Amino acid sequence: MAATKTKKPTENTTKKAQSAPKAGKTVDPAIRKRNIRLAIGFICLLLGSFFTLSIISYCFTWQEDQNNLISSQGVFNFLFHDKSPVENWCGRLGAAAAHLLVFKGVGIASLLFTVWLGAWGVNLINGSKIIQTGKWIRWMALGFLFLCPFLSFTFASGSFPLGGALGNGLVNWSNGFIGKAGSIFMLVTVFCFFAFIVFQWDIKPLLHRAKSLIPAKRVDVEDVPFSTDEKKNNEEAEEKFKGYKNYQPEPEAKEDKQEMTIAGNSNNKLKEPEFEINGLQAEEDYEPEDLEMTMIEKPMEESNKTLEINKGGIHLELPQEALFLTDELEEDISLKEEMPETEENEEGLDFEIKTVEEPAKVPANGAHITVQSGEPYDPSLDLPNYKFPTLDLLDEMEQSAISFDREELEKNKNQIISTLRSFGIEIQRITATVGPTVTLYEIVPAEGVRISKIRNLEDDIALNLAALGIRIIAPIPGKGTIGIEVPNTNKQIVSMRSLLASDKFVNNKMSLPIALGKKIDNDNYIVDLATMPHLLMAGATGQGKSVGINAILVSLLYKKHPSQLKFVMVDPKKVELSIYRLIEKHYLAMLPNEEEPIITDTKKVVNTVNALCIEMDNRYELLKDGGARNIKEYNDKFIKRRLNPNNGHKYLPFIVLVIDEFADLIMTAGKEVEMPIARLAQLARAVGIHIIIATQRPSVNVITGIIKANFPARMAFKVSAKVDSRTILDAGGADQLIGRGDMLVSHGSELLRIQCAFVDTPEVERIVEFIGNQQGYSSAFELPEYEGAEDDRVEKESVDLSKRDKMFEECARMVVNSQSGSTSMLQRKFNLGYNRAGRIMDQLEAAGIVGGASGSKPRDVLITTEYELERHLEELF
Ligand SMILES: Nc1ncnc2c1ncn2[C@@H]1O[C@H](COP(=O)(O)OP(=O)(O)OP(=O)(O)O)[C@@H](O)[C@H]1O
Repeated sequence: MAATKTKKPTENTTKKAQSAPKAGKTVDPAIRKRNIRLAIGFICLLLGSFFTLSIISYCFTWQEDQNNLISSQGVFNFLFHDKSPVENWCGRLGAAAAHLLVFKGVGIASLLFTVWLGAWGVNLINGSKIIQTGKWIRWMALGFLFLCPFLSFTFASGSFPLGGALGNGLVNWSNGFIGKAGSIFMLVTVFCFFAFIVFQWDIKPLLHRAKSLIPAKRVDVEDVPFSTDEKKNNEEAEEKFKGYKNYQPEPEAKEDKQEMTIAGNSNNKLKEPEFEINGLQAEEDYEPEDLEMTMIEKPMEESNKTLEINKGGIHLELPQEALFLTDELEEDISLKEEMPETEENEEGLDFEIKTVEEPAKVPANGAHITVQSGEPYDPSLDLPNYKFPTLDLLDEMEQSAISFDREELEKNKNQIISTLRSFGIEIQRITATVGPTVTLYEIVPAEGVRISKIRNLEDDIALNLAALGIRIIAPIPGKGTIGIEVPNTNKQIVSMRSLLASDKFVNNKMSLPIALGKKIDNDNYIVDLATMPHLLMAGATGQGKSVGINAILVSLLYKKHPSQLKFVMVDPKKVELSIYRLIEKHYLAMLPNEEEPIITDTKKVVNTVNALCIEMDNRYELLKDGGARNIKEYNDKFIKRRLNPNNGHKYLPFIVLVIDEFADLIMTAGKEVEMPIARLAQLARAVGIHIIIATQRPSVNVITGIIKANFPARMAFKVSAKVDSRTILDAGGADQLIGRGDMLVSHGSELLRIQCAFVDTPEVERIVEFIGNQQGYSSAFELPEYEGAEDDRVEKESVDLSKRDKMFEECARMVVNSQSGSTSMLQRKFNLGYNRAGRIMDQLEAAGIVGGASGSKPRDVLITTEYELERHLEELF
C-alpha cells in the first residue's frame, strides 16, 4: 500500500516536467538572455575569425583578386555576378571584405578590428573578459591614427596598401600641408600622445635596463679628501679592481696566510676563512692621502654609497661617508656608487661625499613635515595656524657616522675563529657588519657542522669571547648563517634628528609612523604603530625605556596634526610624562571635568581606561552607521563629506594610550585595569585606539597571559634575567643587551636588534613648549564619561547645584524643547556617557525642571517653554 501511495506524486512531477518545455513561453528570461548572448558570441567569433583569415589571405592573394574586383565595377557585382575564380582562402566574400577593410580602409591595422571582433565573441561566450574592450579600443585608435599613416609614410613606394586608404590619405594630406619633415614630427607627436597620455607608459624601467646594458663606466674621483690626483695610481687601482664584485681572496694572499691546525689534530691543515666587514668609519689616524679610489657607476633602486676595501683575505664594505682611513692600509679601495643614475653621475664629475644623515633633506627651520590636505574637509583647519615643531628643536649630535676600530674587528674575528675551533667548529666565511653599538659577525660554518652544536655551545662561546653582551643567533632567520653580536668599544648615539630628517620618515605614508632607531646594518627603523597595533616595552631600570617612549611620542608629534592624534598619558611615577602637560589643549585626551591631563592616580586610570572602552564602542557604532570597516575608511568617507555630521558623525583622531610603569598599576588596580586594557587591546585597533605599555618588571604577574596575547609587538631593553627576557619576548637575548637604548624588537616573526634613537629631556621640553605656545583647542579632547559605581552612589545622595555640569543648561533646553525627560536622549544628542547624562538628569530634577524617575519611562518635564526656563534658571542661580 505504502508503495502505491508514494508512486503517485512521482508520476505527477514527471508529467509536469514533460509538459514544461511544450509550453515554450515559460522559459526563464535569464536563460533566454544567456542563449542570445551565446548566439551573438558565436556569430562574432566566426565573423572575426573569418575576416581575420581573409585579411591574412589577402596579404598573399590581393593582386589577383583586386584585378577581378576592379574589373567587376563594384563589390556587389563582384560578389553576385562575377564568375571569375577567386584566390582568397575565404572566397569571394573574404576577398571583398579584405579589400574593403585593407585597401579601402585602414590597411593592415584592420586586423586589430577583426581580432577584437573574434575576442569579443569569446568574451560573450565565456561570460568573462578575455580581452578588455576599453583597452583594445585604445589599441585600435593607436593602430588607425598612428600605425596606418606610419606604414603609408614608411612604405610609400610599396604596392601593398599597408596603411590603407586612411593611411595614404592622411600622409598625402600632411605631406602637402607640412611637408615630409612635418609629417615625421606629426607621427612622433601622435606616438608620444598615445604612449604617455593614452597608455601612460613608464619609460623609466626601460631606460634603466638600457643603461644597465652599457658596461659600467669608471670615473676617477677628484677633489675628495682621500683621493690622489695621480692618474697612474688610478689606473693601477683599476687593474687591481677588475672583477671586484665577485671578490675572491687572491691566491697570493692565501699563500701568505699561516696554516693553522686544530689542537690535538696536527695533521689537519686548515684554511683561513674569508672575512668580510660591512661597516663604517675607520680610525682617525688613517691617512687618506695614500689611498686611491675609483668610482664605479651602477644603477640601483636606492641611493646608497659604499666604500669597498679589499686586502688579502679581508673585504670591507663601508658607507662612503665614513672615510678616515689609515696609511697602514695598503688596500685597494674603490668607491662603489649605488644610486639611480642622474645626469651628474653620467657626467661622472660632481661626485661628492656626504654624511649618512643626508643633511640636504633636513627641512629648513620653520618648515614642518607634511600634513596631507587639499581634501574637501580638512580636519587640520580646526587649528589652521598650527605649526609643526621644527627639527632645530632637536640637538644636532656630533656626526653620527659609525666608526670601527680595525684592530678590534680583527681581534674579535680571530677570537671567534679560535674559540669555535677549540670546540671543533670550522668556519667557511665570516662577515662583520658594524652597527651603531654592536658588530654582527656573520658566520658560515663549514660543511657538515650542525647549527644545533653551535647553539648548544652558546654559553661557552660567550664565556670564551669574554665580552659583555654577546648574543648568538643560531641560525639567523632566513639566512642559514650564524650571527654573533659583539658590542663595539666605541658606541654611537643614534640621533633622533637624523631619523626624523630621513627620507624614510618624511615621505612615508604610515598612519602613525614611529622612528625607533637604527638596525644593525644602520638602516633606519621606522614602523607604523597602527599596524603593530599595540606595543609592550620592558626593561630594567635605567636601560632606556623613558627615552624609548619619548622617541615614540616625539616621532608622532613631528608627523601628526593635533586634529589627527590624541594621547592619553598614564604616569604612576608622576615625573616621566608630566613634561607633556603643556600640550594638553593640542594633543591630550582626558575625562570631562578632570583637572590633571597626565593621569597619575590609579582610580582615575581605571575610569579613563573604561572611558576609552566606551569611546571604542561609540566609534564602532559610528563605523557601523557609516558603513566603514576601520578608522581609515571612516575618516576618508568623512573627509569626502559622505557622512553627515548632523547624524553624529565626526572626524575621528587616533588615540594612543601610553602607560609608563604598568607594573605599579597592576599591583594597585589589578583586574580592574587589566580587563579593560585587554578589551581595548583585542578590539580597539580598527577604531584607531592603540596602546603603549612600559614596565620595569616584566614578570608573569605583571605581563599576564591575557595582556601578552594581545600585544604582538614587544620591545625589550636590557633586563636582568633570562626569564624576564622570555616573559617579554618569548625568547632569550634581552638579558645580554648592553643597555643605553640597546634593544630587541619583536614584530611579526622578526626579532631585530635596534639601537634606540636618543632624545633628551631638554629636547622634549623644547618641542612641547613650541607646541604649547601655539593656539590650541579650548580644552583637552574629552573622553566619554565613566564613573565608578561608588562615586555614583555618593553623588546621587546629594545633588549640589553649585557644581552643576557644564552641559546642564544645554541639556535643560533640550529637555524643555522636546518635552521629554529622557536620559538616553541626552546621551545621544550630546554624546555623553550614561553616568554623566544620568547625573545631569538628577541635577535637572533637583533644579525642578524634570520630575522624579519613574522606571524606564522618560521623566515628566515641569517647564513648558524655553522662556519660562530662562526665567526659572535666572531665579535659581
Ligand atoms: N637610546 C639611547 N642612547 C643613548 N643613551 C641612552 C639611550 N637611552 C637611554 N640612554 C641613557 O640611559 C639613561 C637612562 O635612560 P632612561 O631614563 O630612559 O631609563 P629608564 O629605563 O626609563 O629608567 P627608569 O625605568 O628608571 O625610568 C639615560 O639618561 C641616557 O643617559
